[in-house]
Amino acid sequence: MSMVAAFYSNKSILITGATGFLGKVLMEKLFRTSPQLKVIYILIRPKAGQTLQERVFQILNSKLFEKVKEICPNVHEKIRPISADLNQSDLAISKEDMQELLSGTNIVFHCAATVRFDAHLREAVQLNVIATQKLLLMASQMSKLEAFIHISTAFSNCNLKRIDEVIYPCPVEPRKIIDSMEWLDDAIIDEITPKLIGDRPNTYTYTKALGEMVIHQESGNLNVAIIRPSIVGASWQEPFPGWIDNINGPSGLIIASGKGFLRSLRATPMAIADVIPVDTVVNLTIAVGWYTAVHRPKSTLIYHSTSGNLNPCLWHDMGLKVLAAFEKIPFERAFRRPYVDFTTNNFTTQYWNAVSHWAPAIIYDFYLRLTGRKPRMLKLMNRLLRTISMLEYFINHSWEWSTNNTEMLLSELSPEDQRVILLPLCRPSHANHWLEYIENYVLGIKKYLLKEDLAGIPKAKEHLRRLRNIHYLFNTALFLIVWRLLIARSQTARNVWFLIMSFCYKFLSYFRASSALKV
Ligand SMILES: CCCCCCCCCCCCCCCCCCCC(=O)SCCNC(=O)CCNC(=O)[C@H](O)C(C)(C)COP(=O)(O)OP(=O)(O)OC[C@H]1O[C@@H](n2cnc3c(N)ncnc32)[C@H](O)[C@@H]1OP(=O)(O)O
Ligand SMILES: NC(=O)C1=CN([C@@H]2O[C@H](COP(=O)(O)OP(=O)(O)OC[C@H]3O[C@@H](n4cnc5c(N)ncnc54)[C@H](OP(=O)(O)O)[C@@H]3O)[C@@H](O)[C@H]2O)C=CC1
Repeated sequence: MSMVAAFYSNKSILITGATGFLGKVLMEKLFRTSPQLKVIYILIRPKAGQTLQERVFQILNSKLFEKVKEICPNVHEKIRPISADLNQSDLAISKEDMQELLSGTNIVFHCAATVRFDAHLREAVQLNVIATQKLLLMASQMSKLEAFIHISTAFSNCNLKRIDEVIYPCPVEPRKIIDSMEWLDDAIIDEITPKLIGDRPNTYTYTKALGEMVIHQESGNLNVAIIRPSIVGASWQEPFPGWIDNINGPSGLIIASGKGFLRSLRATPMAIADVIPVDTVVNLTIAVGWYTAVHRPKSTLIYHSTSGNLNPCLWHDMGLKVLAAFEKIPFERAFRRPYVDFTTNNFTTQYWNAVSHWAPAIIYDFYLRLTGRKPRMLKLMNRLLRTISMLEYFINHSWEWSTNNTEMLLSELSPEDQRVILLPLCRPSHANHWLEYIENYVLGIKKYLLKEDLAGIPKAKEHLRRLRNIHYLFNTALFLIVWRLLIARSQTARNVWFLIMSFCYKFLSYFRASSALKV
């Protein structure tokens, strides 16, 4: 057994955000590689009419946990759901549960956060800052705690171009922000939000930076580490390639382009697409938990989990690879053929929005009305454009992240650990890794998110061929109509038309004459 995997045997682990994208993959990998671990406590809230047990049952019965259930058949006994709401000032944990957590927990992985870019500042501060502060306080009372691992984001300091594995100070102290949230009303918070977030694009990145600062200032003697992943995408290898279950980050836009809704995107083609597979992030997280507990570094170490410095892939290349993947793995019932123009300025963006997004939506809605159905495409397009406007910042900037601590950690691992734990971290040093990754990503979206049957691929390809023919027909018809109108109204257009026709006639006559001579 690998040294890192062995470390987690008999440990009691607390995970927040275990129902989220990253948390689920973390829990799966821990169970799969360290089936001897004692228990995983998960802080979880009842949601959408489901009890805690129902939520856990749903996770364990998902495709993600299939391998785990073979390796660790009693996995359900090792998960201990704890009712909690990190939005409540006391985290809403019962006294008995709190007692159990304080006396039993060895390692904390704090993954919970609001990742919404449009979250109100109060909500984002509550979850990304105050809850972190509360968890630190709780952790300081845990008698057996060995390490507290906080998941932040590589974009917490996205206002900088080069980002090192250090904590950068915030202009306004987190404690002042936390205090002010108690007495300021929503309208005033709305007014000061742009000033507070400054040159960051949203409340998410701002509050994640505040969260790091809180860790820095309030972790006391705790053994703490921070992990900063960049754009987390589908899994590379584990538990199987292409696993994905939410539309955050690139996934939603890949769906929108594969379904033919997204046809142009304001993006900087030469900017780096710093996507990192979820299993790579999770493997680093597990290794950091081990290193922090065993080596007890003197200061809080920050680890960047990014890809751009190891094997950069540009948005332009990523776009081409996504399009190439759609050729092999098309999505069903596409609205238009997948194709995306990268635009670089306001004018072309507006132009392509009008031509490629609004016009087809209006025409389609008109067709729906004519056939007695409810129009819906324009509404959908507008929501998509709003989403794009939220994500645009990240496709139009490049960052340089240093990865010294991550490299150091790699070198500390035994060869066995590098193989077992850090397998997907082995650098995608070859561009083909991206192609393979993107193909699996698109396949994963099709299978796990869209729940489309792979047997339907030939039919989906046939549908795309039909769309291509409709596209050609439509363009030809449009050209002929415009041309006909021009000829009717303009002498110059008529002259050009006759010139072209006489050239064609001469060419055909010459062709016929020369073929007759050959005979
Ligand atoms: C040539 C081919 C090119 C192919 C494309 C290439 C890929 C380019 C991808 C570029 C992506 C860049 C992504 C950058 C991400 C930076 C990550 C920073 C890392 C982190 O630390 S945070 C984790 C990431 N967090 C997020 O991604 C959250 C973003 N989402 C939001 O904040 C909200 O969802 C949003 C966008 C404000 C919308 O909110 P709202 O309208 O209130 O409602 P919903 O959330 O319920 O969603 C409404 C509607 O939008 C659809 N949706 C949501 N998210 C996405 C998405 N990422 N992409 C596409 N569509 C999305 C959702 O399905 C809903 O649609 P309906 O039709 O059901 O209404
Ligand atoms: N995904 C990405 O691209 C990136 C993510 N990160 C970071 O990784 C971490 C995990 O992100 P990810 O898994 O993608 O996010 P998700 O949105 O998928 O998961 C968020 C988790 O937090 C939980 N949560 C939210 N609010 C509460 C609450 N009030 N009480 C209890 N739990 C709550 C959610 O629970 P519930 O199911 O009940 O909603 C869910 O389990 C975050 O810290 C994020 O900042 C960093 C970089 C990139």
